Amino acid sequence: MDSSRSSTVAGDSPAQNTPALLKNAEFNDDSKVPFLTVRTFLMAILVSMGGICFGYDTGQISGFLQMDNFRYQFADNRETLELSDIRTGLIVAMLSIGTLVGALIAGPIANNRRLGRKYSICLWCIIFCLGNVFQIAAQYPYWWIMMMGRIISGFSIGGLSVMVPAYQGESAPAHIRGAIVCCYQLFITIGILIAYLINFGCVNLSGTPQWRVPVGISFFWAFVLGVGILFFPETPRHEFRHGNVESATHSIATFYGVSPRHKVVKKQLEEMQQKLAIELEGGKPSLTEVFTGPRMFYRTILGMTIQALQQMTGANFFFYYGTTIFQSVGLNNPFITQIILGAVNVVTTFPGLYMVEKYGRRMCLTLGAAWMFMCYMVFASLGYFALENPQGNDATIGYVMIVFACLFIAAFASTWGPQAWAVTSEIYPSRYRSTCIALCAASNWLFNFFIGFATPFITSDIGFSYGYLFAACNFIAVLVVYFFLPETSGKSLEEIDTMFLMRVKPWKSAKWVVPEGETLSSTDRRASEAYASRRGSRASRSGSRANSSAQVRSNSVMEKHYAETGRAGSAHVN
Ligand SMILES: OC[C@H]1O[C@](O)(CO)[C@@H](O)[C@@H]1O
Repeated sequence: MDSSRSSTVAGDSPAQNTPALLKNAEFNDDSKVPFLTVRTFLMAILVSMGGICFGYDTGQISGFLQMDNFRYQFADNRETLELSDIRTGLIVAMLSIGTLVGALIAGPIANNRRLGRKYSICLWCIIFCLGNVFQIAAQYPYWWIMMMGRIISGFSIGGLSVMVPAYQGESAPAHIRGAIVCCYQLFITIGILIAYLINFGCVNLSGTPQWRVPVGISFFWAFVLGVGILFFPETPRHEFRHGNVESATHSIATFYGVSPRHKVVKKQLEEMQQKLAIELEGGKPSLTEVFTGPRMFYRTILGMTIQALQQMTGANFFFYYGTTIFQSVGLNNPFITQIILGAVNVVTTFPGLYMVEKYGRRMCLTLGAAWMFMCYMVFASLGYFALENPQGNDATIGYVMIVFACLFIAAFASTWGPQAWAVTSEIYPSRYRSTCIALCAASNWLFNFFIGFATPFITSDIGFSYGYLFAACNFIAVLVVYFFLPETSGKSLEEIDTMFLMRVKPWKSAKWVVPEGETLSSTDRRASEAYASRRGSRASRSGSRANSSAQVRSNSVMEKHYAETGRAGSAHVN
């Protein structure tokens, strides 16, 4: 189980331990830091199971609608197996509404001292299983129980879409953080593909098992994640913020694969301490601060925009409506179509895990969006000028369009698909991280819903020229990344925060390092004093603070915090 929690700390309270923990003499191990340990690899895989829950549930439903027994149970008319549009819509789309709500409440829940990131993941897994119970129990005439089940599963998928990147982003070693968070998307794509394959296998089953088998199988993902996470520590950032310095130390050491007295552990602890000291001076965080805090408006809007654009790239257009395109070249089996698209999606996500660290987020996201822009321009033009034109050579054009659809998916899967999740887990300070990731995930879900809902209406209206809309969004995505998103690869979460506070130009950010002779505290303090004086009312307060020594101030604030959390009975590591 979680060894860090059971370790003992010499001394009475974390307040007394903090300074000692950070003394030079104690961190004398400077052996080589492993690139990736088995434990961290397992964490990446296990926590990403949240992605399987997501992908599996979204992939499942389109297959269900083709299954006779599913239609028989939930049809408006049992003779003709007809499901009305409204009933279909409610069963399919309610998952997205659930996810939106789940994502929004996940942030505040994860900030709870006891639940934290780790136990809230368990909680969301339990809710996922509950949703499955409803889905399996539903039968004629209670179609709405199926809908309820999907809403409840949706809560959980939304909650996990916040907690997975939050847990991975806060725990992973800085040099492979991007790749680890990208595993989440990899598992979403694997989940979609598994769902397609299982549906394909179950469609010919007779009787009620037809759709209950796929739902039953999904208990397994949630069970593995919910139980498996108990064997991993809480994230270092969550522990540290709640005064559990010793647990934070062990958590960093575990994920870096080094001893708790390693220099890299010290660097992380120091950075967390410097950040926390400054944060605590600001008092208790309030919800509005995700927009009003230092550089927070910029960052919150940026993260939400990145996630909205991830959907507006138009990837789901192919996943939801790919079948229709493939039919134009005679591939009429929708299950096969989905399996082809799903497989391209999975396979091409792998290079993304490598590229995100090798070339950095900015390069991948800009080139990825440019590539998708090009694919959509070709795709929409062929569809609009050739396919919708009666003289067009449908078969050849159809094949070329499929090639471009696959090239598009390859670009999405290796760049925007996974990396949108990575960057939104990195650009926020600890104080607001889970709440901001929640807003970003909610933005993803909202646009996901919007595309799923609006696409059939718009395509029937303007046909393939709809593709130009996605092309335009991809063009906007290039500009947003180039002008607004700083490079986060290789930097600690604390350095990334400082980089934002210092208003480093995004296009110059790849080379940015903390200025020589400065620490994160000193740069942050300069930045926050500048911020305060811009905001007028706080100017005099920060002005007078500026006279005293930053270090003394930081220590006393920290000790007060640890004394308080200690008194609350929580900060002791026992
Ligand atoms: O990041 C999640 C998004 O990626 C996809 O799974 C495609 O790979 C979409 O269906 C989903 O909206």
